[in-house]
Amino acid sequence: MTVIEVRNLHKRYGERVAVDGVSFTVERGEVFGVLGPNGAGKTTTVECVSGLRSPDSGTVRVLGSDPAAVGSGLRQRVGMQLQESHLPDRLRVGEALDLYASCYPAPLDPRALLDEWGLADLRDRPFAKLSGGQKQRLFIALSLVGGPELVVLDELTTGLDPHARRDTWDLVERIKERGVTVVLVSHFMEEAERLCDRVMVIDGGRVVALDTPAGLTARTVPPQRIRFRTSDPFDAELLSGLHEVASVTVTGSRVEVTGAGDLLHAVTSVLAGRHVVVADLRADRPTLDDAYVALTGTRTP
Ligand SMILES: Nc1ncnc2c1ncn2[C@@H]1O[C@H](COP(=O)(O)OP(=O)(O)OP(=O)(O)O)[C@@H](O)[C@H]1O
Repeated sequence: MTVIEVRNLHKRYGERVAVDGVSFTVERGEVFGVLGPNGAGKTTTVECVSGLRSPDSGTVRVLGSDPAAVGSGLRQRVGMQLQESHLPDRLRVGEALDLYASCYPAPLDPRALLDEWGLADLRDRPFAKLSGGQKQRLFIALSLVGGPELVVLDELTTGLDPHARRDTWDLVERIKERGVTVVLVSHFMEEAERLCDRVMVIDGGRVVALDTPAGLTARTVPPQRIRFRTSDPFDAELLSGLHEVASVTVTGSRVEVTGAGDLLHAVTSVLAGRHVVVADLRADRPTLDDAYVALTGTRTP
């Protein structure tokens, strides 16, 4: 079942075009990544999906309704964690969950959520005294308290240290296990590669790619690359006949092989069989980060 359907979305702020004809669909249970450089239009797109902004043109349907329409009932069915979310400094963790729960007709049990998201020990701690990772944990719990079918997480792990970021990824995986559809706006390719079923890359307000992380990597970036050195002159024909190999370049003692499939195994088997002694063997497998750089010309943090 399609949870989000966006067709030809346009949004400008004065003269500035933020979103310029974006279309995509998200299916139930997916973790859908929205990636792109600063100012690409990611937040504007998810704000239109969440009903926080109205598009200038195009159609947005979320769970079959127009999120910008008054009385769509989507507020109960969509959870949001906004970029740079904040709560009053003195509001305690338990109070925040109770407060949010009171806004929904059939909320989840705040106590159960505190336990489930590892917040029970922090129940009486004021918001200002939480670490970055604890705050994000709280925001995730708050986005789930209404029992949503869809959650939108905008730059959930920006500003977290690598350890807290990985903890937060586990939380997102647990949201997915509950069958909740997730839209994840991210700057981190490693995060998208690990969590997302599909990713959409936006640049300059337009979709430049939409695929699985593996599909995007496979069709966007150069094939795998293996590099090594040999002390004896190297005969490129030793490897060029292998069906995994696309090219062999010999420059002095340096050899570079590109290709696909199980390239490393194929190459090292031939080298071992021919008793070729190599040094400094390195294999570079393309990542989503490489694909992102190829698509947008920018590097991620
Ligand atoms: N309220 C606003 N008023 C004017 N311009 C805006 C407003 N919000 C966003 N913009 C502009 O619209 C463009 C898209 O912004 P948006 O926040 O959607 O991008 P983003 O991809 O989420 O960026 P970031 O990764 O930096 O959060 C940018 O050029 C931004 O400066």
